[in-house]
Amino acid sequence: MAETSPIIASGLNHFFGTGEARKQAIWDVNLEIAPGKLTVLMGPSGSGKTTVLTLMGCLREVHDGSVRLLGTELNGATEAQFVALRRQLGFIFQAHNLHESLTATQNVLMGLQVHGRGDPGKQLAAAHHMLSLLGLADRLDYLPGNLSGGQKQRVAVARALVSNPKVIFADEPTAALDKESGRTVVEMLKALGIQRNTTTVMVTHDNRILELADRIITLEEGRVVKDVMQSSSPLQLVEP
Ligand SMILES: Nc1ncnc2c1ncn2[C@@H]1O[C@H](COP(=O)(O)OP(=O)(O)OP(=O)(O)O)[C@@H](O)[C@H]1O
Repeated sequence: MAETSPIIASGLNHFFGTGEARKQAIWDVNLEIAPGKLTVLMGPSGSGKTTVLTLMGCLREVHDGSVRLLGTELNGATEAQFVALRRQLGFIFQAHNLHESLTATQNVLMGLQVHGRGDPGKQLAAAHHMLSLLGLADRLDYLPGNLSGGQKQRVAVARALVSNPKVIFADEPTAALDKESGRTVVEMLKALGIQRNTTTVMVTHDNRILELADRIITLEEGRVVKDVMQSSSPLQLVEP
């Protein structure tokens, strides 16, 4: 049997504002996202990329149409269902949102502790392992203030990935990074798809990393106007 899609949006519409100010931002979006793949949402500013991402990622309520995320319908889901779902998700944003008073390791541990599971020794080992995979083995005890922009973003990525989420939602994760750091981050996401079947949906304007995407969906004025599958590019896999 074919593996179920982790995300299925059907007849998805979204409106902002009320009364005369009510404006439709998303129009009849129908998307089925494949497991273990890196899917990119592109399009001009204001085309609805972030709105679609946040609707799929339980960060915005679905009112009109359907999103099934990991088998749960989001339109009308209960708070308990959202809590259970969010435990299986990872988020990466353009602004890294690290705690400035915590070290790199402590920031990554936050990604595990919000899930409230695991023994402390194993959690510490997992945090160190994830930071090492992202090339930060010699920065474990640094405060964010002493890290470069690229290093901070990699700490944020480690924090999102350390809990081994099933789906990762990333909004412009490479926007503030130089080419090499941006590529490292996206290669890591792609490697996770191959190694752990993690599904990533990523909004980006960054043409430098598009070749790594398995699929590129283009939005314009709230509608899907282009949807292209790409054959896998060669990737230097990071050791798990
Ligand atoms: N909170 C909001 N209130 C009212 N309108 C909004 C809100 N958020 C987004 N919009 C509108 O919805 C449309 C889609 O916005 P969205 O942020 O999803 O686009 P985007 O493609 O992610 O843009 P960008 O690349 O600039 O981030 C735009 O017309 C925007 O002005």
